[in-house]
Amino acid sequence: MSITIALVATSGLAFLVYYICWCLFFSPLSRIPSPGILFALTKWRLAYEDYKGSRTRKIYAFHEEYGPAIRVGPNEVSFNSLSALRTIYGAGSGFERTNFYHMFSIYGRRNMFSFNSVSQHGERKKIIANSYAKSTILRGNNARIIEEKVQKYLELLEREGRQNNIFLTLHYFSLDNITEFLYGHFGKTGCLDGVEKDRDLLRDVIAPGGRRLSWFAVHHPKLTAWLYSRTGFMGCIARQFYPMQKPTPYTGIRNHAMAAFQAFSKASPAKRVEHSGSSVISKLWKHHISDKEDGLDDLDIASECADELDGGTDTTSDTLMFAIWELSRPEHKRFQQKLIDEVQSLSEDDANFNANGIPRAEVTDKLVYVDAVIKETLRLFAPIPASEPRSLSKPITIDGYLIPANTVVSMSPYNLHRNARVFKDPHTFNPDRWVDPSQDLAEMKKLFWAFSSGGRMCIGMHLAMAEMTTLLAAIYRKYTTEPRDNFGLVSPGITSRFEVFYDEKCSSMREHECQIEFKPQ
Ligand code: HEM
Repeated sequence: MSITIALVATSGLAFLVYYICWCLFFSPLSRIPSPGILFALTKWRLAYEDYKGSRTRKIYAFHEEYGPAIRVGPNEVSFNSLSALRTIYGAGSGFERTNFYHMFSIYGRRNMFSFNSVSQHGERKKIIANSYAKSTILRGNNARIIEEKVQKYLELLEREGRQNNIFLTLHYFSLDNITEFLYGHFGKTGCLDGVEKDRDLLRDVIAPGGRRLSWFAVHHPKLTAWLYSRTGFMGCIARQFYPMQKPTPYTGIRNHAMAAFQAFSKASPAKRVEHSGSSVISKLWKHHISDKEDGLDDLDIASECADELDGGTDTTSDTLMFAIWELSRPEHKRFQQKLIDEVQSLSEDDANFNANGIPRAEVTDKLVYVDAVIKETLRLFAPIPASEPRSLSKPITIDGYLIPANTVVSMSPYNLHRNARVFKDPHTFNPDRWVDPSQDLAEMKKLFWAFSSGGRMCIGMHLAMAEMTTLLAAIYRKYTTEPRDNFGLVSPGITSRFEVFYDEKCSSMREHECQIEFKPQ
């Protein structure tokens, strides 16, 4: 017995020594600078930063200290260079999303966001890409939807008060836009009209605890899924160990998405065309398994729409919130004035405004300073600022380092957007940099990565841009904005995965809140 124990202990020790030596000296990744031995030895060191919500800022600090390539796990490398960006995220690079993205699968089904493989993703993208093309967004029914929501936002300000928490009201705006865009009349929400049950959908999105759940979903996916799927007596026990009590974030939105899908699928073909002719769900439905042998089944379609609903809500509203907040701060009044001057310079004719006096989406798309404000906001406050992990099934050399097959490599907008060589005074909000001929605009654009790049670039970019340019133009034609309730000094904060992001130059932060006053001009 004691010989057996001794043998097991010796083999265990030998394996441990081998593993440590491999990680530290023999793995091809051992040549890459690592911020500490623990990062090279175990993935749990970085997971600990995730748990503390400090991953992205920590990796940024490491790149500042150790250079453009750092080993952040035994099998994981973070890059921060233009050459790496092209190799990993360039069109046709062959890199795939890692299993990290499985947490974005919905109703147990993969979707555009969570597919690993290039081919599966490509098949799905073919079906819906046209719905999100710039030309589709800026004209016809889609432009009408956006302009109508902008009008309703202005009406809400007058009806419910010009002093409000724009974190919430901008979520109403983005949710109403994306639900109608995806489902037409079958799932469109009426948050801006004051429909309480629709506003309630956002309640669990802003509930504290979501970050903890994300951490468990990424680092203990099986355990997390198992805990939440227990029922009855086991459910009572499992509840004691939930990372977050129900309803978990996006429960309301996912239930709404499923109800919208069901309403659409039960409707007659004529009603579907009448009530949601140009929507994304009707595009997907043309590929339903009842029409095509290898088509999509109900859950595939429901999952795809629900994921795009998630993707199109926080991102757009968080960006708009930071843009309005930055423009409202006393020290940024000059930027607000430049924006007002630009939108006021639009002549009041039908080419520029719709019948209700709202600037047309295709006109605001061309406003140079509005674009500069949005770019600068996305540079400092990208709503998805953290690492975007990828892997390749064969070895490759990146920035001179041999990267073995299946190594996780990643880059982040947060790091790229704070490159002091390209962005002068990188931590300062300065939209003028995007219109200043003395700046190297070409280099800035190369590093601007808020929407990612290549085959997995954000499909909703043109929709988001149209929503943001039209709303900003309409607001600043009518109002000036100022911070209230100390928001001149306090930064609003947003949640992204397991982290909170805010303006680190502010001495304090309030998550999911931004109090602004709109004053008629
Ligand atoms: C300011 C607004 C937005 C920003 C900054 C943004 C940013 C991003 C980023 C960085 C990615 C890649 C993430 C990764 O690989 O980890 C992405 C992907 C995606 N986004 Fe957006 N997004 C925005 C708005 C939207 C909207 C309005 C939609 C509506 C449908 C949307 C839907 C998606 C989808 C479906 C993907 C996956 C694309 C694919 O894998 O091919 N996004 N977005």
